[in-house]
Amino acid sequence: MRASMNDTIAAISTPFGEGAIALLRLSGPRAAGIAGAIFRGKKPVTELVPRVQHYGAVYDAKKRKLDDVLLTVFRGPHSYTGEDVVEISCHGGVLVSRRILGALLKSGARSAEPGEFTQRAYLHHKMDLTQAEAVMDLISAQTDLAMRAATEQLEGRLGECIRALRETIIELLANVEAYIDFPDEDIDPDSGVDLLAKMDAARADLEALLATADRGKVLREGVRTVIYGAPNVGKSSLLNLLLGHERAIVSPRPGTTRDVIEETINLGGLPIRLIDTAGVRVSDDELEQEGMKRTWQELARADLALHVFDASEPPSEEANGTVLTVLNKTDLGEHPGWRKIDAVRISCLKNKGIDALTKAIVARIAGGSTTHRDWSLAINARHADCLGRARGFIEAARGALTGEMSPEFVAEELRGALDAVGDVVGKADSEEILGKIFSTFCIGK
Ligand SMILES: Nc1nc2c(c(=O)[nH]1)N(C=O)[C@@H](CNc1ccc(C(=O)N[C@@H](CCC(=O)O)C(=O)O)cc1)CN2
Ligand SMILES: Nc1nc2c(ncn2[C@@H]2O[C@H](COP(=O)(O)OP(=O)(O)OP(=O)(O)O)[C@@H](O)[C@H]2O)c(=O)[nH]1
Ligand SMILES: [Mg+2]
Repeated sequence: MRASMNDTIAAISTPFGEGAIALLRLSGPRAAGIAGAIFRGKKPVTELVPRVQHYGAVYDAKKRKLDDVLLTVFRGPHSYTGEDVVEISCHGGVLVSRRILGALLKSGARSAEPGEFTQRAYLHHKMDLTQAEAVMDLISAQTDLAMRAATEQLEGRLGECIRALRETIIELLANVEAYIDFPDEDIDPDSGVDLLAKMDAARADLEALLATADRGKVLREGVRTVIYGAPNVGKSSLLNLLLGHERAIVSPRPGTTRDVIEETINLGGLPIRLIDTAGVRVSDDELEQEGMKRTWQELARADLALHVFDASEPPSEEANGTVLTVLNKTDLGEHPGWRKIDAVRISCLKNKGIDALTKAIVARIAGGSTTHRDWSLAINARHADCLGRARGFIEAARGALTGEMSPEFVAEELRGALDAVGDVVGKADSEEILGKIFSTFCIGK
């Protein structure tokens, strides 16, 4: 359970560590009073012009000066959270900001929980749930495409799609409910055809949104790309080459890599999580066996697998559909057995074929496009869950209608769909869901 909204919360909103400046935020009914207890400037905090920075100093309970600061007052509802907010920028430094936070807590503020500022913004209707989620997506975005998608969602683009969809369903519901008001009437065939067409349109909109879930996963979690194959074929060399620095140990001795090595790279805006693994072969060595066990575990969780082979050796295994076959060491000449095999041919030693390889990787990810337009709408797993439920209700409503059931049944299913769609933007509040969303945020956001 979240603590009361009447509390005034405080947190350091900038990352832990040394920096030029650090920012503290206070939000809640007593924000100005609490800040006033530790701040001395030209005027009392309660009399400061809002949204303008004011110079002054902050003091601890023993009247010892802590720092020179700039302080800004926001009066609710004209603030990020919609409540009274005070921001204090102090000298960046672990101790300075922590002491100021301590002074604020002593004066009556409570430490903010992760995401609590943004949760309050949501609860005060400054943003919907998709926008609150976008705040965190934006903070954790690793590539340009991910950042753009988060920005569009923060601007309310997904929220607008959801509201349009709700309108369609509300209209449908109104049409159906009109029949309920006249108990003797069944839905006449003409209206039935019309309702069916509207339901199919709603379902198509749902499908279109649901189809962006794969992209959402790619942008938010990256593509788990496992590099695997026999020992010594050049897996670690490939990781290093794609990464641009010598991250993994490379040696002519087979069985060099034991631990799983993971690094993220950016291919055309797509976050690719490259995972280098221990070479797979029959071995009595316990350490090597443990390494291989981890290789299999990684493969089981992979979104994409790059099976690397040595071009100078004869082909051993067949590549299957989820695997991209990479033929390395082409500088040593290609064994004739490879001639008819579809593979990306590279040489890590000569830095050849890498462009073709990165293109082949991108082509296998969520439709292969890297244009902003195709990636700007990308729902997350929670949205997909809500929309999937909504689709189920729409299908049930359709079934009730075509099965000539009474209008009440159709209406009941449509109300289910409406609620499920509404959950995406947060129509049906539940402590549990909010807790789950905001607990993944950083403190001070
Ligand atoms: N110093 C600081 N920088 C920040 C934030 C912040 O809270 N503080 N933000 C936090 O994430 C982001 C900016 N988001 C914000 C959103 C709304 C308002 C705000 O005061 N809104 C008022 C007034 C709007 C207006 O003047 O048009 C409002 O909505 O009524 C402030 C910051 C990024 N930078
Ligand atoms: N000729 C040639 N040698 C290469 C090429 N790529 C890698 N090598 C060499 O092959 C050897 C093995 O490379 P690694 O990258 O360590 O191979 P690995 O697949 O990671 O090996 P394990 O970790 O033991 O499974 C090293 O001596 C590399 O320099 C290439 O394109 N051409
Ligand atoms: Mg290796």
